[in-house]
Amino acid sequence: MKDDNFGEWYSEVVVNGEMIEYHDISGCYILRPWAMSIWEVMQTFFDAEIKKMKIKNCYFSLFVSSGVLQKEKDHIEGFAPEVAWMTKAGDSDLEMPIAIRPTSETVMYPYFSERIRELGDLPLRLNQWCNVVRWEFSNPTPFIRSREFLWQEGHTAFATKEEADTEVLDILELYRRIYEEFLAVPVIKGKKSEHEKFAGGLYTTTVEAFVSNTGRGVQGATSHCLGQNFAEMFQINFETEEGEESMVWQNSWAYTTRTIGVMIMVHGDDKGLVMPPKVASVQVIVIPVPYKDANSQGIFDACAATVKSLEEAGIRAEADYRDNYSPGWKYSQWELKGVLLRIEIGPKDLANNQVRAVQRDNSAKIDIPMADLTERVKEMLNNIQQNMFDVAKEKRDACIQVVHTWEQFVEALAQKKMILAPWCDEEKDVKARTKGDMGAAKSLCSPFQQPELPEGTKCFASGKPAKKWTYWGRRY
Ligand SMILES: O=C1CCCN[C@@H]1CCCn1cnc2ccccc2c1=O
Repeated sequence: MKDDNFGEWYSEVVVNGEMIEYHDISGCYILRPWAMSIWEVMQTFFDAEIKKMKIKNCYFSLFVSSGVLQKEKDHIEGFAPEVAWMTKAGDSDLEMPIAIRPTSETVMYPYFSERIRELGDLPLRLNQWCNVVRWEFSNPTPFIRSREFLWQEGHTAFATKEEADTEVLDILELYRRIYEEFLAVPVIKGKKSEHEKFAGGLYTTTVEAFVSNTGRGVQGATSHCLGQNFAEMFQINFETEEGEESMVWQNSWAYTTRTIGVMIMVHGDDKGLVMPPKVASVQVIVIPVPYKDANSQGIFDACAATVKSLEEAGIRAEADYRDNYSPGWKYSQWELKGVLLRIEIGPKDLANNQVRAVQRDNSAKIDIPMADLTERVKEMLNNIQQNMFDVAKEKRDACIQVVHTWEQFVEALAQKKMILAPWCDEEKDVKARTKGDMGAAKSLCSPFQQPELPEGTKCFASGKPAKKWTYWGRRY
C-alpha cells in the first residue's frame, strides 16, 4: 500500500503497470511501451517548442576521450566516481580508457571552440536527445535514479550574458509546462544554492517537485547558466565588432526520464498507476460486456464504432476484446495501468444506444448517449487532467511549512514537510546537523517568488541576518 510501504508500492506499480521490466544489470531497466509513450508525448511537445526557438538537434558521440574529460577537474571532481569507462575492445586493451558520456559538455565544447569564431556564428544553440550513463551506487530506483537514463541536453552559446540569462528562464518555463500541463505535477521554480548548484556553472535554476508520501523533494529539471567558465576552459571565443576577442556566455539544460517516476509517485494510488490523460497512450479503454446469448456481435460492433469515433475526435482510445478475461478482470487491469476513463457497453447500453462511462480517479459512473459521446468524453478528459493537477497542488501545498527557528525546522522535517525558511545563505551546517538514517535535509531552491522578508528577520539555522526565503527538505 502506498501509505505504509512506499518503496514496495512504487516498485510493484512500475512493474505491474507494465512500465518497467528489470534488467540483469543493477540500476538498469527496460522502458516498456507504456512508459516510452509518455516520454514520446513530452518529447513531441518539447522538441516542437525548442524548434520555435531556433534550437537545432544534433548528435554527438557516446564516447569521451579521457584527456578532454580530465580537462575540467573542478567541475567533475565530485562526479568522477560515477564515470563509466571502456577499457577493452574484444580481448585487447585500449591504449587509453574511453569514458561513456555522463553528460556532454566535454564532448561538445571542443566542437564549439572550432565552430565559433565571430559574432555571426552566435548564438549557437544545439540540443541532443540521447542516453547518458552515471554509475551511481546509492539505491537505484526506476526512473528516479538509474545508471543509464534518457534525457535531452541543450547546450547554447551567446555573445552576451543577457541573452543567456533570458534563455535560462525560457527553458525553465518549458520544464514547468511539462510538469504542470502534461504530468499534472505542481513544481516550484527557483535557484539552487551555491552549494547545491552545478559546480561548473555560474548559477542553476530548477523546477522542484515534492512527493508528499515520503516527504522528499525531487529536482524535476535544471537550466544552468554556465557563465564563461567553459568558454575559458575550452577557448570558446569570438571576435566582437570592435575586433576584440571575447568569450561566449553559455547555458546547458536538461530534463530526463525521471519526470515519469515523479508523475507515478505523485499520482499513483493503491489501485496502481494514475495516468494524466495528456500523456496517456490510451486515454479511454472500451470494454465489451457481453451477456450470455445476448447479441454479443452487436456489442463488439458498438465497441469498434465507439473507438473509431473517439479516435476521429483525436482521443487515444482502444477496446479490449480479449475473450479469455472477464470484464471485471479487465476493469482492474486497466485501472492498474492507470487509464482514467473506461467505457462499458453491455446489452442494455446497446438497446438504449448509450455507453456507461466510469472515471478511475473518483469512480463516477455516467450513462452517455452515443450521439454526445465524443464531446462529453473530451470534456471529461480535460476535467480529469485539471482535477489531477488541482488535487496534487492541494496535497503539495498542505506539505509546505513555514518555519523561523531551528526547533520548528526539526519538527517540520520529522513531519515530512517541505520547509520554507528565512536563510543566511550558508548551507554547510544544516546538512551536518540533520544527518540521519532518513538522509540529511538539504536546500531545494530559493523560489523566484520570494515572500516578504521583514528587516531583521533571523536565519532559522544560524541566527544571522536572513537574506532570502529558501525551501528545504530531504531529497531523492
Ligand atoms: O545538468 C546539466 C544539464 C545538461 C548538461 N549537463 C549539465 C550539468 C551536468 C552535471 N554533471 C552531472 N553528473 C556528472 C557525472 C559524471 C561526470 C560529470 C557530471 C556532470 O557534469
